[in-house]
Amino acid sequence: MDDTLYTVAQVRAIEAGARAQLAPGTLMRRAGEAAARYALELLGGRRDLPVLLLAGPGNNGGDALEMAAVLADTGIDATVLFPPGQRELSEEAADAHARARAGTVGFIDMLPPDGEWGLVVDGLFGIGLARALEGEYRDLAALLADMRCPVLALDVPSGLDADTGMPVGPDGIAVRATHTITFLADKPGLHTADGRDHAGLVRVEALGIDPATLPEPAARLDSRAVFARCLQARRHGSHKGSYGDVAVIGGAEGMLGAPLLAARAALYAGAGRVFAAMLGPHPGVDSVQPEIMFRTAAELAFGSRTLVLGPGMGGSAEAMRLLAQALDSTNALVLDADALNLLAASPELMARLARRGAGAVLTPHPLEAARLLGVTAATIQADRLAAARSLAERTGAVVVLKGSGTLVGRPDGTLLVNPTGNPGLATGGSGDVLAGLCGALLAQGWPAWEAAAGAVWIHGAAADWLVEQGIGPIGMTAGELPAAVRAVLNRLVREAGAGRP
Ligand SMILES: NC(=O)C1=CN([C@@H]2O[C@H](COP(=O)(O)OP(=O)(O)OC[C@H]3O[C@@H](n4cnc5c(N)ncnc54)[C@H](OP(=O)(O)O)[C@@H]3O)[C@@H](O)[C@H]2O)[C@H](O)CC1
Ligand SMILES: [K+]
Repeated sequence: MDDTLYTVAQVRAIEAGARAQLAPGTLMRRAGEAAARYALELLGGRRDLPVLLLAGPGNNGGDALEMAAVLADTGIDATVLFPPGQRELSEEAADAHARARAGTVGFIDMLPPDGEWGLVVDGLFGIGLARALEGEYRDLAALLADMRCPVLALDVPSGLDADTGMPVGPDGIAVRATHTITFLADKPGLHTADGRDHAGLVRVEALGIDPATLPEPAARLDSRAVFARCLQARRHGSHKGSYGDVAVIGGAEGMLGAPLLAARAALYAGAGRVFAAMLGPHPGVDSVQPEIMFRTAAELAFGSRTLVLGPGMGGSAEAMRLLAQALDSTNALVLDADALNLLAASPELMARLARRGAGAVLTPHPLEAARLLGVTAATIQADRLAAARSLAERTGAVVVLKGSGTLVGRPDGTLLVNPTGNPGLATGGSGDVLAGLCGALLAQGWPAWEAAAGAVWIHGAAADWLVEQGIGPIGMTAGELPAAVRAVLNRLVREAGAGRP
């Protein structure tokens, strides 16, 4: 499965290289034919359903015109809405326009109010979008949101920034498509920030370009391939020590829930022993999960344990001391929540983190990332890939930038975009579960990169598994995730058939 993601600039270069090898208009014809094939799939092979295609002023519009001509040739009632006053079309788009006009394609210049369509195609703008949608284009984009039929976006949902996954602003809007067929290569903006909500199901159509000729991608989609080598079946000849210890450090006064969720997640994700090292008063036992061993944070010996710092840790002097002690250790670390806020407040601790070298994974949400980088959360969200890269480089750690289309970045600039998960994860405590899960994988010997990529992928897949069981996304609770994580992790190991005992 091709997991590569390319920026708009890279796609432009790929396109230029391809066009130089091909007769004019070849790529557009291939795009129109591929999109028409996909449309027929979405129509369930039916040819009696009318298709509406919105064509914009550029080559994205050209793709739509090409597609309309191909659909009409198969007997489909294709109607193109071609807003009047379009600027001069490119040569290839003009050719596509002529082909559409020569066939049975209908042309309208405004949307009939009560049109019933089998499919609507968004061919307004692609990677040439230069500013926020305005006027009639904005109105059309808004209208598509109310369509009861599938909406197929060509290349990029119009209005969306293909690099960042945010609507091109200020105050921009973007088409909400149910499906997107993206050309030449996949793009990060279709999978992160608001991208998933606008692109729907993404299909990549390479237009005949040889993947071997493509440059190094800007990012890749996270997948089990990234961490497959770590999926090891358990040997009979093993004991709890074989699977490492996790110590969750947190739980200041009145904040016990977060460390408990993290500790339970570590247990269900296979850590051999799990300790909950609390800063505040604690019950001494988790009656739901008596396997978790409670300690006061002060008495915890780090040993060689994987340390998960932050869940409910608060910002006390003791919390700061424990963080400093952990940074000075060579233990594998997961820093989450309050540990990240303490880090953001101390350049000295940031410097110790950058120096330490041993495996560390940071799991900020956008606001925590903003504090660490000294910017606003809006700045982070405006270009999540840049933020994840910058934070990984600055801290020398593996960084998980949470949110829709969670990113995993490492100091050398390598980036992953996670495709699993759903809005059920937008619930209190799901971040604590992710931190504990990541700690468990580190404790079982997964290197920081694979542990972060695996934790993020499994965390999302666990939420998807719960939805498949009819749980959520509305009302999904963080407490339901650990058992789902366990189910997904064991399925992955079985399917990998790795390292049979
Ligand atoms: N060329 C190929 O080999 C292939 C192209 N493909 C398709 O082409 C688009 C990219 O085409 P391009 O023309 O570069 O860009 P767009 O079609 O996205 O639109 C650009 C035109 O729209 C104008 N524009 C930009 N933003 C706005 C806006 N907010 N409101 C109004 N008009 C806007 C822009 O002109 P300006 O000078 O006004 O900026 C352009 O006229 C690509 O996405 C593919 O769909 C296929 O990949 C096949 C190969
Ligand atoms: K489009």
